[in-house]
Amino acid sequence: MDHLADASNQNSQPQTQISHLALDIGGSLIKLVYFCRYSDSCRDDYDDDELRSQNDSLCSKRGNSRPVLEGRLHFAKFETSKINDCLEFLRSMKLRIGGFHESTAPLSDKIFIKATGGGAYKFADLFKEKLGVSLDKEDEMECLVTGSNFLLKAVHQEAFTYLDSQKEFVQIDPNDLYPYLLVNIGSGVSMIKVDGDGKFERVSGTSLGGGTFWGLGRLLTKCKNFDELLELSHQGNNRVVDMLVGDIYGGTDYAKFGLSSTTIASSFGKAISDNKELDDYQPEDVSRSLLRMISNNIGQISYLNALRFGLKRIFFAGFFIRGHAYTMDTISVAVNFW
Ligand SMILES: Nc1ncnc2c1ncn2[C@@H]1O[C@H](COP(=O)(O)OP(=O)(O)O)[C@@H](O)[C@H]1O
Ligand SMILES: CC(C)(COP(=O)(O)O)[C@@H](O)C(=O)NCCC(=O)O
Repeated sequence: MDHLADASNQNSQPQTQISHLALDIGGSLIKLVYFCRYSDSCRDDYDDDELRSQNDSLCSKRGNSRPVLEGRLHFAKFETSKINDCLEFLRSMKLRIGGFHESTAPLSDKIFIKATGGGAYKFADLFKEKLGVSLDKEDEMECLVTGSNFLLKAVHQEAFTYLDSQKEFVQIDPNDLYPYLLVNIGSGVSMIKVDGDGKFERVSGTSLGGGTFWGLGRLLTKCKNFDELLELSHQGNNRVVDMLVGDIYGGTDYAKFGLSSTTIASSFGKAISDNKELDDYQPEDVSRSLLRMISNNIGQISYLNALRFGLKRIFFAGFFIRGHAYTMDTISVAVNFW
């Protein structure tokens, strides 16, 4: 889900027949996936020749007699606070679509959309009122675990490790996948021990997650959106804001306990010792410090939970990560540090 298009910025509307639409309405973002059957316009949509040929061969090489739907999955996202843009987008898709009709239901209840996340409950009435559709709710943890198991088993090069800017794909043996810890970093963070298909338990979590980075970052830096905040963090230096072990120990390590002088002793701790106001700090330094604080905390709690249950593998997921190198590096460092 790294490359979800921001549908609110898309001028072109889907022109082909849509089937199978599903939504995940989280605390921060609405994620939307729909299947678009091939037509000429849909095929022309490909800007990636390799992807086009992979999809084409997927459809044509199946030698069995099962009907094969020829088409393509589309992904889109909206900020949850802009739910009305999402409703407008869905309206523009003309929801008279194969795949949503329940022939036994009364006319007004005929159209269903699969939906998960807290918003499937919160906005159910709004969908009914504005679009005349009912949300067919699925539990978000169940969806998450089912999706994760599927991807890890079925998709080659789905999971990877990341440390010191080195990305290495992990070969998953489907017979040696369980148990594992799934850490989903969304608005908040859920930590789930997965023991098998449909066998899982939410063992921990933290409210310091993606929503915290975005929310607190917005308050502290006045950034308008998440991408701007993330971009700022690339340019910043957290040492201006964070109190390091060396700041406390006069530039030296606290070697006896394995703490180097550059280890963060206290996130944002330097801000207490200066006679500076918020405006005196550079937003990029604040953003970097915030990203490190949250990523470190998640990495640490994840590691401790893996230890608690004797789990040898932790998979990190959720839209907070988005393939962002510094976020992944910080999480890895935190896991390895502990
Ligand atoms: N373009 C973006 N807009 C908003 N948040 C983003 C964006 N990209 C990444 N994020 C991060 O992803 C988090 C949401 O992750 P997600 O897995 O979608 O959670 P939820 O289901 O709670 O909305 C946000 O809180 C934010 O930290
Ligand atoms: C409540 C949630 C499951 C909702 O999922 P989300 O929309 O954040 O993806 C999640 O935010 C969460 O697990 N929060 C952490 C709560 C805690 O354990 O402190």
